[in-house]
Formats: sequence, structure tokens, C-alpha cells
Amino acid sequence: TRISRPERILAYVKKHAVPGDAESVANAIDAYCSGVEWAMNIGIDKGKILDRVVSETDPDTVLELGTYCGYSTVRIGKLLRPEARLITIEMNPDYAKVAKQIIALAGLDSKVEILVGSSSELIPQLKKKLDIKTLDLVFIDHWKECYLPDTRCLEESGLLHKGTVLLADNVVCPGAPEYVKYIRNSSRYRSEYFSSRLEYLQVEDGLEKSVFLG
Ligand SMILES: Cc1ncnc2c1ncn2[C@@H]1O[C@H](/C=C/CNC(=O)c2cc(-c3ccc(F)cc3)cc(O)c2O)C[C@H]1O
Ligand SMILES: [Mg+2]
Repeated sequence: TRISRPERILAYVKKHAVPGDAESVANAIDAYCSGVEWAMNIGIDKGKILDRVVSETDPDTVLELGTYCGYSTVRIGKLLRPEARLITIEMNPDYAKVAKQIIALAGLDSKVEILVGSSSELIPQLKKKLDIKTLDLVFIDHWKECYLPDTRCLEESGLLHKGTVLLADNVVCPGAPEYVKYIRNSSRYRSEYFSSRLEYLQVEDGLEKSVFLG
């Protein structure tokens, strides 16, 4: 069988990116997905909103749900302070294998830890296994029907503090209606919608930023 789309992306990044240069890795993935074949990375337009939220939050500890090829992992990782940590959870071992190489190529492996498994199983273990107290930023970009149950799990695991930022991709396309309904109606969050476009296309999509109020 042909190599997978993530492996085709990895091959292109190996050929076109500069090792240790995270920006060139993200640019190579964007060039491939704009010019050769679409992939479900957050992309350039929503990526700029992600960059702004990460920079404004200036987090010590970040959790990402849904690594895929590691594109947003690299975009976030390159903005973090040296002592900050980014934990990213990916249930598909083949995707995790590609992401690990892309993150290493970007020179970010010292800041990033990839956990292979289901978020619903791993979130309750984060405090014990990874000595994490609380999370400053959570980027949510995995299966859309998992956004809400995992957010509830983060709350119940005591991983959110007053001011923790949740940033969810695809709240318009493909959409995460249960998550949006919950988070916008909850008195425990202050939410804001950032309108943008679906990665590499002219379709509307956007990000929902929600600050946990404790
Ligand atoms: C529960 C759980 N735990 C750990 N990893 C998990 C997990 N659920 C999915 N994952 C992992 O995240 C990744 C999944 C992401 C799901 N993202 C999507 O389905 C997705 C889909 C689109 C899209 C838009 C328009 C279209 F016409 C077609 C597709 C765009 C996007 O930005 C997306 O993130 C890979 C998967 O292995
Ligand atoms: Mg997405």
C-alpha cells in the first residue's frame, strides 16, 4: 500500500524544511497542504489566531488534544519559553510516529511530550504520571464529539485553574455543537469566537477561546 498522507507530509518536510527551524517546518507543511494535498492542520489563517492566543497567554504548561502530524504542536512549541512544557495526546500510533519526527525536525523535542493513547484515558492520569499541577492552555483539535466529554474530564481532574484558556478548533466546520452550547452557556467560562477560514480553503471556520473562571 502507498505511504499514508502524514508520511507524505513528513517526506516533504524532510526535503524542504531547515532542521532546527520550527518556522520552516510549519511553512513546509502549509506549502504542501496548499499546493499538493489538503490535510486537517489548523493552517495559516487560524494558525495566526492560535499564535496570538498562545503569545498573550504565555503559558508554562500546555495540553494539546489531537496531535495528528504535529503542525499545531510546532506552531505552539516555537512560541513557548524554554522552561515551558507542551503535552500532546494522539491515539493513532502511526500519526504519533510522524509527529515525533516533525517535532524533532523543528528542534522542539525538549519542550514537547507526545502521549500515545486516548485523551479520555490519559487526562485523568496527567497529574500523577506527569507531575502536572494545572494547565495554563488547552488546545482542542481531536474528534469533535470528544471536545465536551474531555472538557468535563479536565474540570473533574482539577487540571484547570482560574484563568486557564481553552482554545477549540473547528467550531464551525466540521463543528462541535454540543461543546459550543455547553461552553457558551456555562457561568464557569468566558467565551469568545474568532471567525476565520477552514485551513487551505475559502470556507468559514473559527476558533472558540474560553477562559475558565474557577
Ligand atoms: C479521543 C482521542 N484521543 C487522542 N487522540 C485523538 C482522539 N480523537 C482523535 N484523536 C486524534 O486527533 C486527530 C483527529 C482530529 C480530528 N479532526 C478533524 O476531524 C478535522 C476535520 C476537518 C475537516 C473540515 C472539513 C472537511 F470537509 C473535512 C474535514 C478540519 C479540521 O481542522 C479537523 O481538525 C487524529 C486522531 O487520531
Ligand atoms: Mg482542526
